Amino acid sequence: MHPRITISPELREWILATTRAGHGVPDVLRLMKENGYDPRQSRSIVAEVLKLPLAALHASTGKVAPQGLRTTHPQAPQVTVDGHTIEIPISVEAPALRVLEGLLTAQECAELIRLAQPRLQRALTVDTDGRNQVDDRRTSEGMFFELNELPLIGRIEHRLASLLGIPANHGEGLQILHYLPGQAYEPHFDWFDPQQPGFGKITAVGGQRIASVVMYLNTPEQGGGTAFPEIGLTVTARRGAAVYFAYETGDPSSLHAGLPVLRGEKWIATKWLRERPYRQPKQS
Ligand SMILES: O=C(O)CCC(=O)C(=O)O
Ligand SMILES: [Fe+2]
Repeated sequence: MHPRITISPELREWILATTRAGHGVPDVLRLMKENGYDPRQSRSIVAEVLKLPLAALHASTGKVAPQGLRTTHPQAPQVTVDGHTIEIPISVEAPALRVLEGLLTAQECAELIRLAQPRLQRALTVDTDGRNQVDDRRTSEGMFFELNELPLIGRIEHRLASLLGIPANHGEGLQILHYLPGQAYEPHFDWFDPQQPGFGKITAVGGQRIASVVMYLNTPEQGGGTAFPEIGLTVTARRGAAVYFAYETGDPSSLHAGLPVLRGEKWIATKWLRERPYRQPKQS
């Protein structure tokens, strides 16, 4: 499948002209970075324009494949774990992605929201100016549970571990996010870019992220799906369902976004998985 990336005619022409003039891919990527492009997106763009396999670009940029465990992608039509049956109505191969229906019960969703709510509100008071900036929003309306913090959290983590064939201690603490109308999560990758200066520090414990599970704790009245723009897929946010996707060596097709909530609100729980056991650093 060809990724659908929007590339302006000017950028396309510049990439072609630059390579025609004898510059290699690393030069093009460096120049794009200097001009403010996200290196991960630049690789997708250059691969698309030059009709190169992305793997070739990863090799040419010296990207090192993360070492460690990989998740097992659950297989359709359904998987039963811990006596709990999860339906898989949609599977995608690139990126490796599954829609998981009935991952959480309605009761578990309600309980997660109830437990998270007081901790979120404390954070929300900081954000009194009502600005809808993505970065602000992400910290002001989010909270983390510690790994296995409560029996409910431990049970969900065990279910995910069994479903994906990876020990629960490879997971970061469950993150809860709350979106209000108009709020969204801009397109991003969950994996860490090895070319970022902070990469070594972020991955010192647990290594690279290899997969994510975004669990919907309610059904927004309108909007709020999770979009995968490179493959033209939007997963509907529905209570108890989830989207699992894996990106292993940094798959650019895993680009995704939380679409704006148009009516109602949206609650999600996100689990990020690491290639090695992860211990959440104490938050000061
Ligand atoms: O809100 C969504 O649908 C996506 C959330 C997400 O991408 C994340 O938590 O990493
Ligand atoms: Fe994400």
